[in-house]
Amino acid sequence: MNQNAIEVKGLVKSFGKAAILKGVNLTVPSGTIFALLGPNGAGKTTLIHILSTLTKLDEGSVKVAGFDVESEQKEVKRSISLTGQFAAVDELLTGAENLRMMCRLSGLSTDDANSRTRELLRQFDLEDAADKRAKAYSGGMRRRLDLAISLVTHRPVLFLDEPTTGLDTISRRTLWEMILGLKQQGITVFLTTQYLEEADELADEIAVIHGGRIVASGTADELKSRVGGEVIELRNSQDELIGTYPTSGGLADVRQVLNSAAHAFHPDTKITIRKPSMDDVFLALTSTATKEASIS
Ligand SMILES: Nc1ncnc2c1ncn2[C@@H]1O[C@H](COP(=O)(O)OP(=O)(O)OP(=O)(O)O)[C@@H](O)[C@H]1O
Repeated sequence: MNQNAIEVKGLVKSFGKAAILKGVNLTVPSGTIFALLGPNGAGKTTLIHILSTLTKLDEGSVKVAGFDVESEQKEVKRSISLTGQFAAVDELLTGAENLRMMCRLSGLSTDDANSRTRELLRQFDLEDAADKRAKAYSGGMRRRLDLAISLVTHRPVLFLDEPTTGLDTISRRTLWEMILGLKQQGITVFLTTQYLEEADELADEIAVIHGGRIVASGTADELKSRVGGEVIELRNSQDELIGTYPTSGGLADVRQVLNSAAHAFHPDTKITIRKPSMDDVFLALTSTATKEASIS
């Protein structure tokens, strides 16, 4: 494969009069994990659909695995796996039948299909539910089955649209390990998420999408350094949040923040110090983007 698994240049997409993507540029080197972070409605799914040839672009150019998504659709489709918010699961089949069917459709022999099915059921903690129809699965189980199905074949580029939404902590961690394992095999993973923690754990590079544009990109550490190392939260006696202050986490900085805030709050005010959340990063990045846009 090319050095870059994904190249997006000047991507523009509207639905009717609503401009969803307003000139997106990004590059994902082969064999890396890339996370696209953004709130609901930011255009993450639209971008994944364009990258996987499900939705047509209006302007710009997009290459996946070295192939153009417009003129080389078939080649792109053969190079990618996709799992998303729509499930590839057949509800009338059991979990095991779903997996076996996908294994057979992707060309595995009966024996190989059976052993891959067993392996995936084990990896996604679905062994006990293997013979239950998928329609009886909980949301989390369906999600795991959907993800297992997308991993039946090993394609060079894997798209995961909010892969851990609906998963419990253990399944989420299991999935993260699997995704990191796929990277070890040289697979490029492009995932969307609303969770900084997920991007932090997995991604070599993160891009934040807001208002149809990539407003920041970099490693998790680079993004977090924009909001400081720790966030101080102040709460009143009813445990209501009354103030949030980004700090470096260093003693001098924390002391300065507390000294400057002390006079404004009741002596019973409670203090918590925590790591920046996606909300903090996102708020800092989007307010910077808005300020930059109004200056230029
Ligand atoms: N086929 C469509 N026709 C019209 N509008 C659409 C279509 N698909 C998406 N949109 C709109 O485009 C915007 C971006 O949606 P998209 O699903 O890409 O966002 P998202 O970042 O993936 O959000 P979420 O995290 O909620 O899935 C939304 O306002 C949505 O209503």
